[in-house]
Amino acid sequence: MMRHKEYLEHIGEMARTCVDNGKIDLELYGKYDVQRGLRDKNGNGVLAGLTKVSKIEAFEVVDGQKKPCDGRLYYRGYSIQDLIRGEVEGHRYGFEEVAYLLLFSKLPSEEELKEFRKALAYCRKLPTNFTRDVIMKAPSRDIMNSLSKCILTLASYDTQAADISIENVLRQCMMLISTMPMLAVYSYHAYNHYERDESMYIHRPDPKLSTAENFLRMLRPDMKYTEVEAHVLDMALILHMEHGGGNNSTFTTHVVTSSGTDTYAAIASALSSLKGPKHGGANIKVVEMIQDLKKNVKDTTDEAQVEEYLKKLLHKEAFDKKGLIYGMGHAIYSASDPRAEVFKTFVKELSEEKHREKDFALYSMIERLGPKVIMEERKIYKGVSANVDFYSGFVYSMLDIPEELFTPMFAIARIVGWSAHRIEELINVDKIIRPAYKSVMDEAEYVPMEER
Ligand SMILES: CC(=O)SCCNC(=O)CCNC(=O)[C@H](O)C(C)(C)COP(=O)(O)OP(=O)(O)OC[C@H]1O[C@@H](n2cnc3c(N)ncnc32)[C@H](O)[C@@H]1OP(=O)(O)O
Ligand SMILES: O=C([O-])CC(=O)C(=O)O
Repeated sequence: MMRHKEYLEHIGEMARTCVDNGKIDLELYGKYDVQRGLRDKNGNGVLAGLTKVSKIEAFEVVDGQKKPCDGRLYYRGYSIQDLIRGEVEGHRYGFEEVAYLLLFSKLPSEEELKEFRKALAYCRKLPTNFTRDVIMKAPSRDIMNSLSKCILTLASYDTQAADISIENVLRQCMMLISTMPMLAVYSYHAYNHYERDESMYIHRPDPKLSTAENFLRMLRPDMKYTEVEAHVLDMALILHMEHGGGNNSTFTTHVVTSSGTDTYAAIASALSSLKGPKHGGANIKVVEMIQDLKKNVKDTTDEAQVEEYLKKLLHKEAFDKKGLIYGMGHAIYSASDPRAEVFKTFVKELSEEKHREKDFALYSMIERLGPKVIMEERKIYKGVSANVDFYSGFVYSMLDIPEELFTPMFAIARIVGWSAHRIEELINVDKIIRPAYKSVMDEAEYVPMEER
């Protein structure tokens, strides 16, 4: 029988064998014109599909030349700034209205929105004993994994789980959009109780309330929140709802949908993609990175010291040693990410209200220094700026949302985009996505065991 220490040594040795035998000469990617990461040499994504769900702009043509510009994002033709302004000026919660827009390609009338809200409230309930039998079992700090577990298990309660007619998929998507906040918050409470020994409370959602309000109501022991808090959260949800077909989790949705699989499997796959630290998981990484910076930089108001720390990040000498400054950079955006810009308009005010001005000053400094340092140290063809994940964790922390729920917050919003793209794929494509991989292996003659 192998001992544990021996087993670990064996795994270590086999891992080295994997790496040594698994390496592909980098030059071969160039030789066969393989677009690594499905991106060309200038970083532009390979064209993989068409979409009418949203549009992203990061460049404009000036005198026949493509030039980086401030980012623009449109949901079904409407700029996100206009959508946010509409909610703010109308003093209403916008998540449901924008979900309607993304799912049905038009802004709802008052009556249509009322019906849609009622439908969402109707399906905002979990199967009998689901909380006890599924959510409370094997809780984890990784709420994204708990969400996947819950969503895959919901399939066993659905007698039409595998039906991919648009009507059935829409029903499933609306149910998942509606219940995702409950799944996330209850999974957090289960973890908080069983793993951290804290008190547990399960508050039911109130059908009269918006998604943002219900989230805060279910999260907090006293179910209380201020209007400002709920509106800030609502705005954050709108900003995270959708980002084209090519982002990692939405492309995952397209790929998985194209195989004909069910909605539960498709959304669980998208969640698994989103949690990655280069994608939606970056929001928690930003907060952890700044905590690490505070521990290791003597004077966080001193630009030179902060810059030195940022360089250490890039040199893989600080924090998680991955060589990344989290919350910076984007596969598409160049001069700016419009969502980070929107965040910035209210984050200063919120930080004053919450007495977090010092933190805001540090975030602003990193936002200024980060792109400069990255540009100096990396080959960036288009410019680099703060992305949507840079301020979101800070905003959530000011709303007293626990860190474990930062990436799930993203999922609660992005599930709407995934749903719209799943439906778009089913309506329009009906062809399994199957790119090619050039084989560069050598063929080998079989060697009998006794001769190896
Ligand atoms: C919701 C979202 O998904 S938004 C993105 C959230 N992710 C993060 O904040 C993590 C940090 N950022 C990154 O890792 C990257 O900027 C990504 C993954 C978002 C985009 O990466 P790419 O598409 O490769 O960006 P781009 O083509 O501009 O990068 C050029 C080079 O700069 C590097 N770079 C880009 N951003 C960063 C960064 N924040 N820190 C360090 N290096 C960076 C890239 O790794 C790449 O290096 P390489 O050529 O050696 O591979
Ligand atoms: O588009 C991307 O690559 C990343 C993403 O999802 C976003 O920025 O919201």
